[in-house]
Amino acid sequence: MVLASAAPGIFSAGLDILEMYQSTPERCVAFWRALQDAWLNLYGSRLITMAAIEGHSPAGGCLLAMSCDYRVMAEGKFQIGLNETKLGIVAPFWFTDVMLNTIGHRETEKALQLGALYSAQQALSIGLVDKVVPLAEVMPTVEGELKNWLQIPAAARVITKTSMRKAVLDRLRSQKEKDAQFFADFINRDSVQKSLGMYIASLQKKKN
Ligand SMILES: CC/C=C\CCC/C=C/C(=O)SCCNC(=O)CCNC(=O)[C@H](O)C(C)(C)COP(=O)(O)OP(=O)(O)OC[C@H]1O[C@@H](n2cnc3c(N)ncnc32)[C@H](O)[C@@H]1OP(=O)(O)O
Repeated sequence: MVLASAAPGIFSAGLDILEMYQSTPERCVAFWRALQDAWLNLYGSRLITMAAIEGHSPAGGCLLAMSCDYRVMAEGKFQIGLNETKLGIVAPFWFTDVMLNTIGHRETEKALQLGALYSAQQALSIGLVDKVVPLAEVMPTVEGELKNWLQIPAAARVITKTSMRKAVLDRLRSQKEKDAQFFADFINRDSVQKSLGMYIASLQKKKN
C-alpha cells in the first residue's frame, strides 16, 4: 500500500486544526477515536506500507509517514516533523513512540521539544525518511523499492513487522478511552484554545 497525496505540495497537513478549535468535548472524543482507529489499522497493517512524500508533512502528516515501512521524500522546500509544540499542543504518547522507533531517543527529544520541521535532507540525515529524490522520481522510487520488499516471503515479513510494532500498538489499545478523554480535556483548556486560535490566525495571515 502506497500513501500519497492528490494535493500538489502537501503530503498531509496533519489533523484538521479546525476540528480542535471551539469544538465540543463529545465531538473531540469522536474525532480522536477515529484517528486512533485509523492509526492502529495503518501501523498494525500486515501489508507493506510506503509513503510517497511529495510535499509538506507536518504533525499528523509526519505520523502517517513514520507509520509506514518505508519513506521516500521529494527534495526541495518541503518540511516534515512533529511540530505540535509550535501550536501549543503536545504530541500524544503514541506519536512519540513511533518517532522513538524511527529516529531514536535523543533526536526525538530534541524534535518534540522544539516542534522541529526538517527539510528532506535533514530528515534523511536523522533517519526520519529513507530516501530523498527529485519530486518526479518519488513515485517511481517507491514502486522500485516495493518490488524489493515483495521479494521477501510474506509470512516471515509479517511476523517480523508485527513483533517489532506490537508493544507500541498494545500501549494505545490498552488505554484508548483514557487517551481520548485526555485529548478532549487538554484541547479544550482555555490556554490551548488560545494558542490554536493564534496559530489559525497566523496561517490565515500568511496567506493574505
Ligand atoms: C494530548 C494531545 C493533544 C493534542 C494532540 C494533537 C495532535 C495534532 C496533530 C496535528 O496534526 S495538528 C495540525 C498540524 N498541522 C500544521 O501545523 C500545518 C499547518 N499548515 C501549514 O503549515 C500549511 O498550510 C502547509 C501545510 C505547509 C501548506 O501551505 P500552503 O501555503 O500550501 O497552504 P496554506 O497555508 O495557504 O493552506 C491552505 C488552506 O488550508 C488550511 N490549513 C492548512 N493546514 C491545515 C490544517 N492542519 N487544518 C485545517 N486547515 C488547514 C489553511 O488555513 C488554508 O485555509 P484557507 O484557504 O481557508 O485560508
